[in-house]
Amino acid sequence: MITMKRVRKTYPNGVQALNGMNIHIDKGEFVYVVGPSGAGKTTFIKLMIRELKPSEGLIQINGNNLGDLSDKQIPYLRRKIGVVFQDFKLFTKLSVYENIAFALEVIEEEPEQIKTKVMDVLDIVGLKSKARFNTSELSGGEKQRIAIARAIVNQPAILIADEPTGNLDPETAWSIMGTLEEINNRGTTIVMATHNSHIVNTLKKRVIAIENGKVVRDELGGSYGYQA
Ligand SMILES: Nc1ncnc2c1ncn2[C@@H]1O[C@H](COP(=O)(O)OP(=O)(O)OP(=O)(O)O)[C@@H](O)[C@H]1O
Repeated sequence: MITMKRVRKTYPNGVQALNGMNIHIDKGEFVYVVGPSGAGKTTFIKLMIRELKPSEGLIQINGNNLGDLSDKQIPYLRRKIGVVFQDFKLFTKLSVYENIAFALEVIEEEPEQIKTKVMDVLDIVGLKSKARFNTSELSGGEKQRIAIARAIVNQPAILIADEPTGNLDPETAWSIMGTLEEINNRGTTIVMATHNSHIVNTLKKRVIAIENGKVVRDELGGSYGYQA
């Protein structure tokens, strides 16, 4: 499903963020990506969603080599991969409903399908009653649920989450984990970069640790392994 072979990424300023990454993640897995600040986690994520191109190496998503993708094909890749970020990245002037509908409008979904799909994902994240609210009227946890709903509305095979609980209090962070587990149980592969040692050590999953742009540990049911 996700394969990286000998991937290197050097930024224009000469920083080598990834330094020979090899990784394979299968369909349906839930994987934590951990590592010290500056280890290369966000760079790894940006390469998977083709926000960045590798300097060297092979990246395959669902058998497609990202290196062969033209810029025009990127929206099709983004249908297979949903992304959520620590800071939610919602459109603050739009309602909850409009934020999610937007992800369908850009791929020219049939208008009558949009309402059904938006309400279905709002149901999954437990926020159907807030469809007409403005995003500024939501709590942090609710904002993250809406960001997750938007990321999964195209039914992507993979959901990538970069520090999804980073801005949330512990209780809210746990409820977001419940939502992510439910999405994973429906068959979506989840890759989550995190600094949350408590979550990683309690809700055991495969743990991939990155240091200096390389995988240094890859364990099923692994622990966080760094000072919190
Ligand atoms: N746009 C950029 N230009 C130059 N260097 C960058 C850029 N983005 C990241 N870096 C550098 O690349 C390295 C990896 O950064 P990255 O953001 O991938 O780490 P990270 O593991 O996600 O860190 P954190 O846990 O602090 O978010 C760091 O040395 C960082 O300073």
